[in-house]
Amino acid sequence: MASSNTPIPVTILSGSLGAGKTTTLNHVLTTEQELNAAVLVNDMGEVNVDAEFVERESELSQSDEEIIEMSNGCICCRLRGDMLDEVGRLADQRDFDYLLVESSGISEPIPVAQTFARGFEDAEFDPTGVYELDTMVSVVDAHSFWQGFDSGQALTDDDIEPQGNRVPEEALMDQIEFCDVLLLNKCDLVPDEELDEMEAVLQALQPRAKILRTKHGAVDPTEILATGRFDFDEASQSAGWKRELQHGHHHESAADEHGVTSFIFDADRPFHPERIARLFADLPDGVVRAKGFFWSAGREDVAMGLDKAGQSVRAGPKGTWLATLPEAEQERYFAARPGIKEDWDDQWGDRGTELVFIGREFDQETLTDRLDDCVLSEAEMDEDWDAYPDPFSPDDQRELALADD
Ligand SMILES: Nc1nc2c(ncn2[C@@H]2O[C@H](COP(=O)(O)OP(=O)(O)OP(=O)(O)O)[C@@H](O)[C@H]2O)c(=O)[nH]1
Repeated sequence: MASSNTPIPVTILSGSLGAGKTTTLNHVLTTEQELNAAVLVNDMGEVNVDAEFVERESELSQSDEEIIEMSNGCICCRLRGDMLDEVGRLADQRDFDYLLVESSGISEPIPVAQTFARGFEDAEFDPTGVYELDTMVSVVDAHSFWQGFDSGQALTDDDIEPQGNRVPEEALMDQIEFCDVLLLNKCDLVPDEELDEMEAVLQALQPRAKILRTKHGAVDPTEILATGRFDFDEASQSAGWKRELQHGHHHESAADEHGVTSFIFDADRPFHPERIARLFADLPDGVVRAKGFFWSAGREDVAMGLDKAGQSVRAGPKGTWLATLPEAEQERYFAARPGIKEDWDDQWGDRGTELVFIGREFDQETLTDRLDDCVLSEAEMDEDWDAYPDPFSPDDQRELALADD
């Protein structure tokens, strides 16, 4: 039993629709080993645990089941309202050694993680001290892996509110990029060589995650409970594209032999807005992820951002060039990160392009050449950039490409 002053390790399980979250939870709930885990689910009806594992089924009326006790010590409870209040109540009422939360339907993994890691100001219950976020797990469906990056639901301009609605690819990317353990599930349905390739892509997207292949969610509970793998800052910085930007080079990995590519394109000169918009809308299908900043000629006031997750491509104003800040503020950035000053251009400051591309089976050289062609030529550097038609939105990142059905 957890003593009152040892925080209970929390595992957050996320994954896209039908990936196998419930199957995985059921597996943990009915594992042979004695396990004092509390499993918090959104929909009790989904957890079709076999009667033989349910200890006190008779005490539960069908309509009012809130907590089911399993014969191996696990309890399964339904999330009724606010997650924090619920886990607070649970900790008051029960003794358990691990908490496993299915995050679907509650919120996306990052806000859930934030809630556990840092508490929530307005909530009655403060989880810090009682709970400790321990492991972020994402269940990925191997069978529909590639479709996962191609929902065909990229948004049209008209659909976009400021900040935009998120498309499934973006949610999937969050789950992959912000996790400690990736369960590549439904491995029974996919040949090994293909699994190797998926693993290589996952590793490129999230180099820090431990990847496990599972069939019907059959994971050893010790791989996802009390692993000690979570670290908020590391998790926030560990996405493949962030690492690539920070370190600017390849990490030793199995990526290459499976046709997985990850590279940075950088340029000191701006892109021609129309040419680069056209290219962004027509990136090779194999590019699973692209992200970073770029300089679009005529938009010297703002750093443009590119964010491609699967078929969804957003581009537009995103950040601030240091060059547009008052000098005193610039100095503070220079002091914090001396590297900035080294790359400073006398005329243009930090304006420039740094984009990461991650994917498989696309030709890096061809893409690099195409990107180079979008950069202003020597002659164009002297033109009036404000005269160029600008296809990007004036004030936010917009969807650029639609999946061609
Ligand atoms: N062949 C195969 N089927 C699986 C596997 N894991 C889960 N399934 C099936 O896939 C379907 C979806 O599984 P769930 O566990 O309900 O998936 P989920 O992620 O909880 O789904 P939602 O809650 O709807 O998002 C079910 O019919 C499972 O039986 C697996 O490893 N192999």
